[in-house]
Amino acid sequence: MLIKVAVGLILRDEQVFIALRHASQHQGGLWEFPGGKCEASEAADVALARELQEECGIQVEACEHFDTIAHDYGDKQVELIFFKVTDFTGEPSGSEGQEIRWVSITELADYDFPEANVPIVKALMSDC
Ligand SMILES: Nc1nc2c([nH]c(=O)n2[C@@H]2O[C@H](COP(=O)(O)OP(=O)(O)OP(=O)(O)O)[C@@H](O)[C@H]2O)c(=O)[nH]1
Ligand SMILES: [Mg+2]
Repeated sequence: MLIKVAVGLILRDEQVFIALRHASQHQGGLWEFPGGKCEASEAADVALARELQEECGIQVEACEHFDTIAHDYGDKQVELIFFKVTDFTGEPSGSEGQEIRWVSITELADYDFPEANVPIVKALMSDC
């Protein structure tokens, strides 16, 4: 079964907000862009707003679709719907105790992300 996931590229001043996935999670120990699974029949942008409120405590005011990537991890098949979050209120935090960091887009290559994120990281880096 393909799991639909909404993911936010939270951008501010040439930096992007990343979080460390808990060791117990799928792809644990790797960095991620915050987000999570879409509920049944939930639109991806609605799921994005809900997940970023839950995980980072922010309210998405504006976002735009960036790219959609399907990836087969073997144990899980995911469709990641990436959005650029271009406006938000609140200060992003790790509401679920996750380690968080604002990193320069140029420094993203120094962080280990799940395999499905590789083209996204490349695209972001070539954008700037
Ligand atoms: N949030 C997020 N998930 C990602 C990224 N890249 C990636 O492959 N995934 C995969 O997307 C899937 C779902 O994401 P998630 O674990 O955040 O879902 P969730 O917040 O609903 O978590 P939960 O199952 O603990 O309730 C996971 O299998 C995860 O490995 C990413 O950059 N951000
Ligand atoms: Mg999540």
